[in-house]
Amino acid sequence: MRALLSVSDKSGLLPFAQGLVAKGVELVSTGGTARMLRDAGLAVKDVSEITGFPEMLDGRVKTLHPVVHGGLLARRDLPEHMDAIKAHDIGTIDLVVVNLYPFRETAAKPGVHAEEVIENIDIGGPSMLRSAAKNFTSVWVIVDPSDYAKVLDVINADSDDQTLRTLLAEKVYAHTSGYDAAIAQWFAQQRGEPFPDRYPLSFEKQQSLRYGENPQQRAAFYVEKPGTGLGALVQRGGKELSFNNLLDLEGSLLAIEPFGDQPACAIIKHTTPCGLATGTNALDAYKKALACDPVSAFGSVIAFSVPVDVAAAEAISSLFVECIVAPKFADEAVEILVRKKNLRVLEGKASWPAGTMDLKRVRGGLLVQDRAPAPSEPAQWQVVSSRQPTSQEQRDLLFAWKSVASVKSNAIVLVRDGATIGIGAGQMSRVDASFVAVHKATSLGHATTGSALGSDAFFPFRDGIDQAAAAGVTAIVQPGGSVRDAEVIAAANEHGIAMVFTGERLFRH
Ligand SMILES: NC(=O)c1ncn([C@@H]2O[C@H](COP(=O)(O)O)[C@@H](O)[C@H]2O)c1NC=O
Repeated sequence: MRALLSVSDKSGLLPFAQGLVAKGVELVSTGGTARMLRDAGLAVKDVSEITGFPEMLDGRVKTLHPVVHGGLLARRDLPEHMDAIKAHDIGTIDLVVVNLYPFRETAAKPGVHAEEVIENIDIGGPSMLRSAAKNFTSVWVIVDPSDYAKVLDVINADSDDQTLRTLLAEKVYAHTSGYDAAIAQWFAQQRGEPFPDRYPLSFEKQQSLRYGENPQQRAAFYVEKPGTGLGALVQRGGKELSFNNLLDLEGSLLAIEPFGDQPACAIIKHTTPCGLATGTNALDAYKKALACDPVSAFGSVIAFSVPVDVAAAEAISSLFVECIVAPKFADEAVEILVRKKNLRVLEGKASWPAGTMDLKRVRGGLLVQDRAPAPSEPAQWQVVSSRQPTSQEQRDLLFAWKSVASVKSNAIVLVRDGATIGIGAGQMSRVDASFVAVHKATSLGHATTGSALGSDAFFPFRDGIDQAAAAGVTAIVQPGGSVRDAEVIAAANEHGIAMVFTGERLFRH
């Protein structure tokens, strides 16, 4: 048996190669890999010895040779194939271990030159992988170091495992297609094209999930790059994450994102906040967020923008919560939280990798758009009412604008002192969203007089303003842009409401 080893990620290779040698397997290898094996005392043939060609062009050509590909691709069951390779003095290669130049990692290096990225496009590696995987019934092909042990076990047992061989071949084509997708993405980025003719995508499975949105739906969680985004969160307690937990975690992080390092807490149900607040610390923000709608907070997902201490953990532990996510937890806070067996505790900063687009599946297709930018700041706004907002109103308007961004459309939030007091989410009309926000606030005992209102899109009619005025709202932030803006502004002026236009819409579907 002859094995060809050519790897960039050399982890775990040595014990595997030692195992092969112990079983009498002949090793052939390329430059750096051969050096590493020789340094460890193993007998290795250079690829150039079998091809009769030196490695050349700075390693661009090492294994691209009929002796290699003939040895991999010849069908052992076809006498004509075996005769052909024999006639050309080509020996079979029965096992290939290849992992590729680190293209993604190189392309992600800050300030990297295009030349370096291009040199990390592996050519010979994918070619060998594809040849070996095509002939998988006769050739072992390993692209993932975590498969070394499984293959060595089969070889050591002098047996075969066609199921494993098939799986390894599948892994190869999934790997090389993902590798090529990353290269295509890089080229598109280089020419500043966010929407190339073919949209290259490749995701890796992070975990199987028990079920999807409903128990009758199968599901799994895939990540774009391992260890980034939600995949970067470390679970410090609680049972396995569910599909809906992951969706709600995304909603919760979206909700606190606009507040940066300011202590903020978002309580999420069905991906929309049922309470969102800033405060002096984690506990204060939590109390204010919970007060918005303590009924809906049952079974929620909670996100914090700041570390969770013992005081906050103790307060949360009296509520039934599905997940809690924060950049950090005090160890004693974790101890308190994990006493609740069902509460998943997730630690870390789960940011979106730079340049990621927003993708939404529709039947037979994919909608691709920029991710929503951070909501605008008052410097970009325009006061359109005769009355200017007071400084307190201005603070609440900013909070309202930042918080309405994460509420499902049509969305209206009522706000007071840096906290939501009423949220109207996912309504089919804006006037209904206003009605729900006021109804939620008053039915849960919040005084709406003197509150500020945020609307994710313009008011098409004055009815929403009249309704807000009746509830005692004194300041409104909304995009503006309706054909009836004049009527809407007149309504605000009639009621003495301060109104600002942001000039941008914050739909969330
Ligand atoms: N050019 C070739 O013929 C070629 N054959 C194998 N490689 C790659 O060279 C790397 C290993 O190189 P080394 O053994 O020199 O450290 C592997 O990632 C392998 O995929 C090649 N490099 C790039 O295409």
